[in-house]
Amino acid sequence: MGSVIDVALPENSYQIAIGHNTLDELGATTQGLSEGLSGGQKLGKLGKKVLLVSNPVVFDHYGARAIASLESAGFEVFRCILPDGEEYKTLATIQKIYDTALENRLERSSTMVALGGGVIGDMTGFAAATWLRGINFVQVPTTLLAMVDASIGGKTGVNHPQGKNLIGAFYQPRLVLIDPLVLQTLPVREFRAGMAEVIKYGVIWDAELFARMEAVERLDELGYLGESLLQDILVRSCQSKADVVGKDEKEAGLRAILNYGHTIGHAVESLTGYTVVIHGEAVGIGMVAASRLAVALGLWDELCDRRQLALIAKAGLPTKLPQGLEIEAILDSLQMDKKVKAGKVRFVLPTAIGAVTITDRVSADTIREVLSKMY
Ligand SMILES: NC(=O)c1ccc[n+]([C@@H]2O[C@H](COP(=O)([O-])OP(=O)(O)OC[C@H]3O[C@@H](n4cnc5c(N)ncnc54)[C@H](O)[C@@H]3O)[C@@H](O)[C@H]2O)c1
Ligand SMILES: O=C(O)C(=O)C[C@@H](O)[C@H](O)[C@H](O)COP(=O)(O)O
Ligand SMILES: [Zn+2]
Repeated sequence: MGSVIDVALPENSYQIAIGHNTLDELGATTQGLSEGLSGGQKLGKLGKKVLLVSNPVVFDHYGARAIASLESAGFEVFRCILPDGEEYKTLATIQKIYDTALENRLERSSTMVALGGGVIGDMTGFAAATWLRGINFVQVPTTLLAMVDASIGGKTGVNHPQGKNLIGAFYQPRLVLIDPLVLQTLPVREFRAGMAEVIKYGVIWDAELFARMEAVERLDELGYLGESLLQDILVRSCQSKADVVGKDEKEAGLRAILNYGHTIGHAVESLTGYTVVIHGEAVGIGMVAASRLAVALGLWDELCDRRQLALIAKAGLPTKLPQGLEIEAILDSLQMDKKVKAGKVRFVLPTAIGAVTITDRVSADTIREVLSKMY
């Protein structure tokens, strides 16, 4: 398995390299950024210092290999191990990265490497964007969700207690290095969460990927996928994200489609304290809600709604709202969504498998009606 996908941007283009054991090539590939062209620009020589940011779980599995690879390519490696969990995706945790950067005198030419899932990637990216006003940044995603989505496209940042990802910056990595073999240690719940974002691409952009997933019997464990479907899922999802981000890097318009399922999803995630429902699960629930809103508005039909629901359920994801979560609280929380424009909540709603539209014409009563049937 080996593929390279270009993320072509006006400035700061980069590549996503997917392949077995690429983790052991982290040092050489990062070093290669100094020598070769990156996005049509010569980066100049990368400094020797690398700050590897991870969490205890991922570091125990893969930290030694990442460090060995970086050191054998001549880098001097420092580490910053952050606590594990979405509840630590905060400014207070970012401070620990800054402290380690200061302690080890990271310079403008230094590099931060994120080794972990989307939580580590989003925080490391934000620290890299802001330390000395921006240093080099490499993504080594270790969850399915981070491989297909979070590591690509440059959305970095942290949560505010009142809302998801409210603090952040667009800051692109120089490289995304994906080693699918690390998925073998990923807990099954996290694998399923990643499948939610994969299904998202099928609905918003890639009808062929949707059909490919419909055609298999099981999608709820890595072991059922097989080499060829996993390869398709990784490559097609990364390509979809690269296509969309390449057309609209900073979400002036089109990129908002990547937020499909996230409007209700983010509300569910933040109202349950970022721990009860994990991001991918919340996106799955949010896609079910968005689909029902689309049916209510006559944008797509019941059959499409059932096909999407079947795929989400086949991936072992929840399709109902958590008991006890109040609809009025969800409605309030929607006001925090970053897509709100002139006070109006905008939804990404499906119109066909592979196509969506963005609309602010969803009334609070329609939302109430749809959500009331999701317990
Ligand atoms: N920037 C973006 O474009 C973007 C896109 C999607 C999601 N996100 C963000 O990503 C976050 C969710 O990321 P996530 O789903 O990767 O969760 P996560 O980063 O919390 O990782 C999930 C869990 O898996 C563990 N883990 C990671 N890799 C492992 C491995 N290979 N083996 C064993 N355990 C492993 C982690 O320690 C953690 O406990 C959310 O904060 C979400 O907002 C960002
Ligand atoms: O990359 C994007 O753009 C996305 O919307 C991808 C989402 O999967 C991701 O969860 C993102 O962080 C949500 O963005 P936000 O701007 O709503 O915080
Ligand atoms: Zn997401």
